[in-house]
Amino acid sequence: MAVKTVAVLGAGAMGGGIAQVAAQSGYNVILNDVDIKFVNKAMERIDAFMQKGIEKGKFTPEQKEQVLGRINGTTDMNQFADADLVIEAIIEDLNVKKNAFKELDNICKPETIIATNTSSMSITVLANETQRPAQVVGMHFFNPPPIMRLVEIIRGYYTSDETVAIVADVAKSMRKSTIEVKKDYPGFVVNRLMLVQYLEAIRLVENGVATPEDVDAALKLGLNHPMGQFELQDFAGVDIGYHVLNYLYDEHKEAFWTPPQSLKSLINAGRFGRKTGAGWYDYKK
Ligand SMILES: NC(=O)c1ccc[n+]([C@@H]2O[C@H](COP(=O)([O-])OP(=O)(O)OC[C@H]3O[C@@H](n4cnc5c(N)ncnc54)[C@H](O)[C@@H]3O)[C@@H](O)[C@H]2O)c1
Repeated sequence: MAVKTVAVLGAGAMGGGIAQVAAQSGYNVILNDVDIKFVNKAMERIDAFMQKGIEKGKFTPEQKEQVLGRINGTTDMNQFADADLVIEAIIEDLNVKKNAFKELDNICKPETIIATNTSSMSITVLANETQRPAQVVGMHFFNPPPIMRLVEIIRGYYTSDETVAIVADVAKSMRKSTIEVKKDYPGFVVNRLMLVQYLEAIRLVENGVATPEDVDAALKLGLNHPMGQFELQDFAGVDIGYHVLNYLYDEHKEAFWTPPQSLKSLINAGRFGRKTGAGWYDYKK
C-alpha cells in the first residue's frame, strides 16, 4: 500500500511535531485534537519552527507555506476515514488510548494502518481493541520529532511483516533512522535505557551524593550527553516519565522501577517541567 495521507491524533508536543515531519515529507496530513485551540497552537509552533529555519537558510518561505498548507486541522475524527496511516499521539493513559483505538477502527477504511506513539504501553492491548490487529504497530518518535533522528518500530503480538515494512518505509521517507523492537516489551528499548539512568540520577540526589545540577553536568561533560537527565525530563515533561515509570512498575512488579519519592513530590506539586514553568528546575523569571 502506498501511504499518501497521514492522520495524527493528538496535537500536543508530539502530535504537532509528527504532523510537521509528515508534511515536510510531502504527505497530506490531518491533525486532530479534542479542542481546535490545541490544533491551532500546534500550527503556531510549526510556523515558528519553520520561520526560524527560514532565518537560518534551511527552508524557503514557499516551503513553509507548502508544509502548513498540507496540514488540515480538525476536531472531527471522521475525517480520518480515508487516511492510509494514523499515528496516535494522545495522552499516555491506557484507557483513553483503548477508547481511541476502538473509535479509530470504526472510522478508518479497512486498509488503514493504525500506529501508536506510546512511550511504553502494549501495542497488543491496543490492537485488541480493533478488528485489524495485524495493522496495529508502534511508531515511537522522540521529542522534538522534527529534530530527533530515531523512530522505534514496535511489533505487537499480531503485527504483520507488511505493516512493519510499510511504517519503516514511511519513517525513512521522513529521513528518520529506525530500529525494530521485535517484542511488545514495556518501555521498548530507548525508554528502558533512559529510565535506568534517570532512576540512578534521582537516587544520587536523594542520597545526598550530588545536586541535580552536578548530576546533569556529569552526564553532559563526563558522558557527552547533550542534556542531563533532569534537564531532559523537564524538557520532555516530568509527568510523561512518571507515567512510563509507573507503567513499568505495574508490568514488572519489581522494586527497581518504583517511582522515587522526590519524583512523586514533583508530580503532586504540579511541577511537570518547562511546560508548567517548573520541574526539577525553576523556569519562571
Ligand atoms: N513528550 C515526549 O517526550 C514524548 C516522547 C515520545 C512519545 N511520547 C508519547 O506521545 C504521546 C503524546 O505525548 P505528548 O507529550 O505530545 O502529550 P501532550 O499532553 O503534549 O499532548 C497530548 C494531546 O492529545 C490530546 N488528546 C487527548 N485525548 C485525545 C483524544 N481522545 N482525541 C484527540 N486528542 C486527544 C490532548 O488534548 C493534547 O493536546 C504519549 O503517548 C507520550 O507518552 C511523548
